[in-house]
Amino acid sequence: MAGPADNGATVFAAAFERFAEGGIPEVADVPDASLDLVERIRDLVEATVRTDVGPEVRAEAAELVSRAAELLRAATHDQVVRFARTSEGRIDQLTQAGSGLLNPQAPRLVFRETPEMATQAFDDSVEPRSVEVVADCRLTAAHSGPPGRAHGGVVATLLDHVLGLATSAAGVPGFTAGLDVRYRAATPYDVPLEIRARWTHCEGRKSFATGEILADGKVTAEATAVFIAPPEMRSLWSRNPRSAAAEDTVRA
Ligand SMILES: CCCCCCCC(=O)SCCNC(=O)CCNC(=O)[C@H](O)C(C)(C)COP(=O)(O)OP(=O)(O)OC[C@H]1O[C@@H](n2cnc3c(N)ncnc32)[C@H](O)[C@@H]1OP(=O)(O)O
Repeated sequence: MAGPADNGATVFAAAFERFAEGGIPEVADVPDASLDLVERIRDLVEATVRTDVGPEVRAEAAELVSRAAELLRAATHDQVVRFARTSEGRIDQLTQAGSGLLNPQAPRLVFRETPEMATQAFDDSVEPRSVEVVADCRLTAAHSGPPGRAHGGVVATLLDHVLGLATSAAGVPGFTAGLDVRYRAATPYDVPLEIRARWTHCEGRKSFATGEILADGKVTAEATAVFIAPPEMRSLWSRNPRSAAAEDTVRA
């Protein structure tokens, strides 16, 4: 299993190998039952936050939830990393906390147009391309901070994720090294939010992006971020997804 020390490089290397061999399943093949489970757990979390039932009903619900956890633990993965291919050929990590389809803790973040994974990643002879990435999200009471507004950390998560995807779409992805969020107004929950981001430029290994969250057409938060890929990730990324086999898989 990959430890923190290897920067996830082992996991990515294995994923890229499987990607090139066409061995990564499609997002569309994720069973409905898996998606349904995630939605129900999200509903459960929201119901838990909103509930006003007494201790006896809570105790009964706790029993049921324990039983559900027991059922799910009957078979587990060694690594909580599940890669899948989107219809646009991008690799998605389904259990990540930013938008992971199989992670009920992730906000319901839906990309309007999921950008392709840039196959020219880290090819110094190819200019990164700035793509506007747009996502929709509706936070719930489970994401609240002060009364009536979303928690600042959740707002930062949305921005981190969408800005990160914008650098991937540009072909210069990395890990978040810095995220500067300006909270301009309350970000509400239970209403549609729009999150927009775009890669702006690179300085050496550093890849910069900006983005904002809008509610009812007004900016509630904006961010700038710097993403950095460690050298071993850069060489992995540029070697594997650009291989002819991987490009064929992307276009299939
Ligand atoms: C597709 C889905 C999108 C997902 C988006 C979500 C992304 C995430 O959540 S990533 C997870 C959270 N982030 C992390 O775990 C990152 C933890 N940090 C690290 O792994 C490392 O510090 C890492 C990889 C960022 C940089 O390490 P390393 O490669 O050793 O960089 P290092 O040699 O220290 O610095 C490289 C350059 O960047 C600069 N730099 C480093 N940190 C920063 C920073 N925070 N801000 C600005 N510049 C920085 C350095 O000054 C140096 O600049 P120069 O080359 O001009 O001297």
